[in-house]
Amino acid sequence: MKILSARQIREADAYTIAHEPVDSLRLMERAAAACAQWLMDTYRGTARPFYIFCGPGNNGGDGLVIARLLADKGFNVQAWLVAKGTPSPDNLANQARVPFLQTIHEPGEFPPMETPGVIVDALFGTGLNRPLEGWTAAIIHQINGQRGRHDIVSIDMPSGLMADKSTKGNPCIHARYTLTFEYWKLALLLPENGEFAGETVLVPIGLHPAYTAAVQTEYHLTDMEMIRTIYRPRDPFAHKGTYGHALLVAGSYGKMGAAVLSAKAVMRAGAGLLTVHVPGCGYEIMQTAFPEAMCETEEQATFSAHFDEPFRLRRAPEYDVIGIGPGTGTEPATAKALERLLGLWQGPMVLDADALNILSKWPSLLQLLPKHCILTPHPKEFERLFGATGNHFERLELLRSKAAELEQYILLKGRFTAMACPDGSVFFNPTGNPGMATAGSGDVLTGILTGLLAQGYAPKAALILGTWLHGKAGDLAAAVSPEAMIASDIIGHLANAYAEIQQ
Ligand SMILES: NC(=O)C1=CN([C@@H]2O[C@H](COP(=O)(O)OP(=O)(O)OC[C@H]3O[C@@H](n4cnc5c(N)ncnc54)[C@H](OP(=O)(O)O)[C@@H]3O)[C@@H](O)[C@H]2O)[C@@H](O)CC1
Ligand SMILES: Nc1ncnc2c1ncn2[C@@H]1O[C@H](COP(=O)(O)OP(=O)(O)O)[C@@H](O)[C@H]1O
Ligand SMILES: [K+]
Repeated sequence: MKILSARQIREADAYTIAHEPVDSLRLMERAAAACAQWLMDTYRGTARPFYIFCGPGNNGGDGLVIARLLADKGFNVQAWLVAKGTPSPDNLANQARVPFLQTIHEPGEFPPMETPGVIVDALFGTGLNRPLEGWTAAIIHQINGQRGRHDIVSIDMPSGLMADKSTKGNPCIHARYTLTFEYWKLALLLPENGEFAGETVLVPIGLHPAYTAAVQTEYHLTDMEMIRTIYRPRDPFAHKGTYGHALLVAGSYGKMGAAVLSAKAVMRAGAGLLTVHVPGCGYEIMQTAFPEAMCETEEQATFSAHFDEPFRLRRAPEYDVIGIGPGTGTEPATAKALERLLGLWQGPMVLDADALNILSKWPSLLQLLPKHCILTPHPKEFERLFGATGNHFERLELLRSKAAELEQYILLKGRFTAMACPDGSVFFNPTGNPGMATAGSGDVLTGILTGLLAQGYAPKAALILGTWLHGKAGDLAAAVSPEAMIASDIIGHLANAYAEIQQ
């Protein structure tokens, strides 16, 4: 699914009006009707009143139509025009159709709203072109002050948030839900900005499909159509060699759990064979915890500088992919071992956790990586690798430019994990939940990605499918309780995540 900029959304709007054809008032009616329906479905039976705040533009126009439609259905509705600026023509036309509309001329006129209800924020949408300040900012703060008592539902965007620019530190509505029209906006996907949206609900309003099909964008959100295109069912005549042999380099004294979690995920993702390379202290742990994996070992508790010997890489290029990093530690000997490995291996690779921390400590190693590896930093690891940025839009730009410059796939973990490709495109992953903010979740992701590469998926396909599967399995695991779920539960639900693709 494409993610459009505010300018492209205006173009989609204009294209729809010209080519459907439909007049702008009718398009507003359609968008507002979809929101009114969602509000009725969500709050029906609660007897909560609706308090609707409308701005001067078309976002305010949507609010006016929502007010009229809810009142027509017998709901208890109050609506205010927050009167600043010249109203848009469609806004003006709809003001006339809301006889109960009141006007707020100054912050002192902010209404009491005593009965707990639903505040609908239709102040500003994608037309916001500068930070809110003064009088308008005061209204935003007053509405946010009501968060405990009322649910706040923003229309299209939380007012104050710009679709494709950072609004860090600016006044902004903090919504419980945001009903956004037709497309995801970049700001809704970046933590620093998106947190103001609460839960985002995508509301289709029937913008013209020909515009969407033709428009060029670097940003995409993974959807089921994409996943089904990538996914390859197993061949009935397959044998275990068909699905590749993965090598996982993981674990150290006290961190063998990371190795076990990753190893299980490699196999659950579908790899044919797995060899895990662990330090001597981890041999029995790995063989006992996960008999499906073969195990190679060294004597030392951490990886030695001679680790090409037990790898037997020079003798037999038998592996299809190497996953490295979970729990390995960052000792100089381990770094040296990674350096030697990079001298021997130029195939598919996933680098995570301590492998990334080694690259941060010895940045010259970055240049030795084979092209088109997958690097999977969490935000702190990303900052250690590439430096700090002023806001999350800048961080996204840095992510994109590093993926292009280094010719690597870089996956920045988070609520909407961002996957930057060497060609400049970025894919955001929608699956996953806060239950996955638990130790070991990332190790599982490393295993899944390694397992998919082993089966012959190209790095971009493995990235998109693997991250989606990881989040989907996490969602299934969190269904009972996000608090009680642990990383092993993600592995336990991978089968069900795969099953969702096949439905
Ligand atoms: N996508 C679609 O197809 C459809 C979109 N629709 C809806 O249209 C919305 C976009 O509408 P829009 O373009 O009229 O802009 P909107 O967000 O109402 O704001 C513009 C007003 O705010 C003002 N203003 C701006 N910044 C300001 C500031 N900092 N402080 C104070 N004022 C500020 C600006 O005034 P000015 O800049 O001229 O001073 C102008 O008056 C979109 O989000 C969706 O809800 C649907 O109706 C139909 C289908
Ligand atoms: N709130 C959240 N929503 C969605 N996914 C999340 C959330 N919190 C964590 N995750 C996912 O869980 C994983 C955590 O990885 P990481 O921080 O490396 O964990 P660890 O180092 O403990 O293995 C990432 O894939 C991340 O995207
Ligand atoms: K809004």
